[in-house]
Amino acid sequence: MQIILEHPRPSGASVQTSDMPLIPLRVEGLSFAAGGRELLRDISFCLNTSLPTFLLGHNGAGKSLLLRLLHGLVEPASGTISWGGLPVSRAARHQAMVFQRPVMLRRPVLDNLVYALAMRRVPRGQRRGLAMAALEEGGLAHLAGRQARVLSGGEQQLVALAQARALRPLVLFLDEPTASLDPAHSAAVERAVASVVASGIKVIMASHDLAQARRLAHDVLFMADGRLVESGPADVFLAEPRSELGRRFLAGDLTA
Ligand SMILES: Nc1ncnc2c1ncn2[C@@H]1O[C@H](COP(=O)(O)OP(=O)(O)OP(=O)(O)O)[C@@H](O)[C@H]1O
Repeated sequence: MQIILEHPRPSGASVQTSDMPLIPLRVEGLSFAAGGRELLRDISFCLNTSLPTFLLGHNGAGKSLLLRLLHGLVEPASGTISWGGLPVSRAARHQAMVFQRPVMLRRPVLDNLVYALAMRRVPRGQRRGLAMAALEEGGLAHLAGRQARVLSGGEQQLVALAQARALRPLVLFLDEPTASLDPAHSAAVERAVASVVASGIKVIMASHDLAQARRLAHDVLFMADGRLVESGPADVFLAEPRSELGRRFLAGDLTA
């Protein structure tokens, strides 16, 4: 099944698709298996805009796996991924990912960001300046000297976002970044995501939070049981899904 997502951007959006070398993202016939189970099955779609895409679906639908495949953290059993004509191996250096539970090193926050920049081979002399700028941009300068591992979950998630942003990615993958946060920290992370979006970075975010999708998503890939069930503009899916599974998901049916 080939699904093309191509629809007008919301008015006021400043992002130009043509400015984005990794767009369109074309995925064809993607499958992934582990432990003798086929966990993702024959997924095909094309994303043509640099506005935010949400992967929606229940726990275990395959959202995290798809993000990992798109970022090259795991290899598909079959199928192809093309980022504006580039293979994942070349696109990944222009991407960053924030995991559901951020991975922090046992060192101060600023040094975590410096380390991430070093891993991307940013010249040594630029690392601290870029790291500090990213913390300031995220309103987190006051955390620079704090031990990263003792921060709260919400603070760590904001630091992880700032760290990802410091890498100046063209694409940012977010894996349920607000899943275990209280409302105040969820709102802070959402503001940070909105700011990332406004800066022109393509966000691809896994979530099962419909309210969040309504606020942030431009388009939606809805998954169930390792398959892409339907896709399209977020406002259309969230108002009137085409599939029965989509309708049940929106209605809060946990078996969907
Ligand atoms: N490396 C792996 N080996 C075996 N099974 C895996 C592996 N990674 C994921 N799975 C399984 O694949 C299925 C999809 O997992 P995935 O984490 O992608 O779901 P998800 O939609 O992101 O769910 P959640 O919302 O709970 O994070 C699950 O049944 C999971 O247990």
